[in-house]
Amino acid sequence: MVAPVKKICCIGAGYVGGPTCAVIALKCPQIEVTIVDLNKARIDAWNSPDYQLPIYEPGLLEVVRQARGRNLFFSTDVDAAIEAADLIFVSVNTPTKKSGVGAGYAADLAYVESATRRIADVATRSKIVVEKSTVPCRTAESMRTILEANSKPNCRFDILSNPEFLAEGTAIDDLFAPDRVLIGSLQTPEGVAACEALASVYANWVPRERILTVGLWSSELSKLAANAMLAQRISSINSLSALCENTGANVEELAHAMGRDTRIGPKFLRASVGFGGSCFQKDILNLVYISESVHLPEVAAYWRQVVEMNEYQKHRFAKTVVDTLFNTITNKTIAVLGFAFKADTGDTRESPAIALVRSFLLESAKVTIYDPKVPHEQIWLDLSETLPDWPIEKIQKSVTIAPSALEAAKKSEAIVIATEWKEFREIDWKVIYDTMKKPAFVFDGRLILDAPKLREIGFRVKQIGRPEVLA
Ligand SMILES: NC(=O)C1=CN([C@@H]2O[C@H](COP(=O)(O)OP(=O)(O)OC[C@H]3O[C@@H](n4cnc5c(N)ncnc54)[C@H](O)[C@@H]3O)[C@@H](O)[C@H]2O)C=CC1
Ligand SMILES: O=C(O)[C@H]1O[C@H](OP(=O)(O)OP(=O)(O)OC[C@H]2O[C@@H](n3ccc(=O)[nH]c3=O)[C@H](O)[C@@H]2O)[C@H](O)[C@@H](O)[C@@H]1O
Repeated sequence: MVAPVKKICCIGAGYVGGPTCAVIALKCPQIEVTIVDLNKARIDAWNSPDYQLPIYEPGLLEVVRQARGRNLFFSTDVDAAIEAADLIFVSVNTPTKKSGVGAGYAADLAYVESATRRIADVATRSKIVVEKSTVPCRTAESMRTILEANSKPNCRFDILSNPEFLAEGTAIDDLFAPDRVLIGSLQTPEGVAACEALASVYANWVPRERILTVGLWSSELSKLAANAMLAQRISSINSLSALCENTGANVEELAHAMGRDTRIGPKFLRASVGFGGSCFQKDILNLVYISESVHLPEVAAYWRQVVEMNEYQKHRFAKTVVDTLFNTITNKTIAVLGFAFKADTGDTRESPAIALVRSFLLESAKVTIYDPKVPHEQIWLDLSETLPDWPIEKIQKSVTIAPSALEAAKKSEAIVIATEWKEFREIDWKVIYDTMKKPAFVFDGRLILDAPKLREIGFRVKQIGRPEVLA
């Protein structure tokens, strides 16, 4: 019999730790869940009386409203939460290394290591430690070595891998009804027992047949592999979108025709201006690094190409804008609609919009930006980071953040759809047209607009993967 988990601590109150453990608290009222973070501002936001949560995610507010203060707590007291817990999720960031060995490719495990060392220093009794962060294969071994070398007598740690597969924007739905929950453990009696303890937590709402238990290393590598496969589909369809634009084929018809083959399936075949988000690129580069580390250069090159195709797609789209606007956008105003990396999130990490705005600014254009969820400070921060040689005053001379799509579009030469926000489909495009300079161009990087209707209004429209000549 495995002792039931009564207290959970989650280290890291970010996009994964927050929603994941809030849902565990909601679904398991008998378990006390404390989510901790070193970032006080973030914890204060999670605790804010008016529920101004630090991340926007549909449905999250309702979950937090129901569970916070009942059996869900947010705190900066990391040590107290570690000490009290039976099971600890490590859900800290694992960004790509910026310097040193593996810079630009390898995952920076400094945060995972410091959280692990904290657990070893603080814990006075045995605990289950769960890797929730996405980590390179065999990270659990390093964690075990650190924990065993620093633990107190009579303290044993069982390490599990439990990667997270939620996507931003649908996180709550994904967590309520996951395709699968993956748990990796050592195949020892203790490892299997720890695995069962965690599986029992999920079994409060996830059907048992969806809880997959595998070896530790398979679990760690499966997460990187899943993201690589998903991103590879996008780069594949995006490579085909370039072919479509040059052959008269239509990428949506192509995706539809391919997707009807049940072996291929219809999902993740939406051509776009490129994939963004904090993980796809980072995790593929990590896979490339691992492949090179084990002397598999062909495997590394194969996966690197997925990222290169993504860069190509962003560059290709920006170039189309310049080419179409009579080969110069100097002093022209481009309205960029959407700045988040996808709809229904305020997250801008690796957003293709950043690369587009950067290209336009380097071409001396004026840019107006509208996004319904991204905070203005975040946009300034992202632009400063992508143009490190430009003082913020210079950026702010060329960029305006608008309060609505209509305001952004006023007196502009062109509109660029960078994020597939639903509201962009529902805009009164006739009103927008009337406020713009003529000829008025629309570049749809997300295939969300009704191009024939826009052409009827008078717009000249270009869409990713569609061959239409300009009206
Ligand atoms: N964002 C996403 O949709 C997904 C992310 N992942 C993975 O989950 C992990 C976390 O990602 P996010 O939640 O997006 O990152 P995030 O950056 O939003 O959150 C991580 C949090 O950990 C905190 N932290 C770092 N070191 C700490 C320490 N020693 N003690 C206490 N707090 C500490 C940071 O202050 C930060 O608030 C990454 O490995 C990522 O690859 C996996 C699936 C989905
Ligand atoms: O490890 C992670 O962080 C997560 O990464 C992705 O989730 P996320 O990045 O939040 O969002 P996605 O829906 O996968 O979209 C990623 C990017 O690809 C783009 N995309 C997606 C699908 C598509 O068909 N075409 C396309 O261009 C999106 O616009 C977005 O920029 C995966 O879908 C999750 O399973 C995974 O847990």
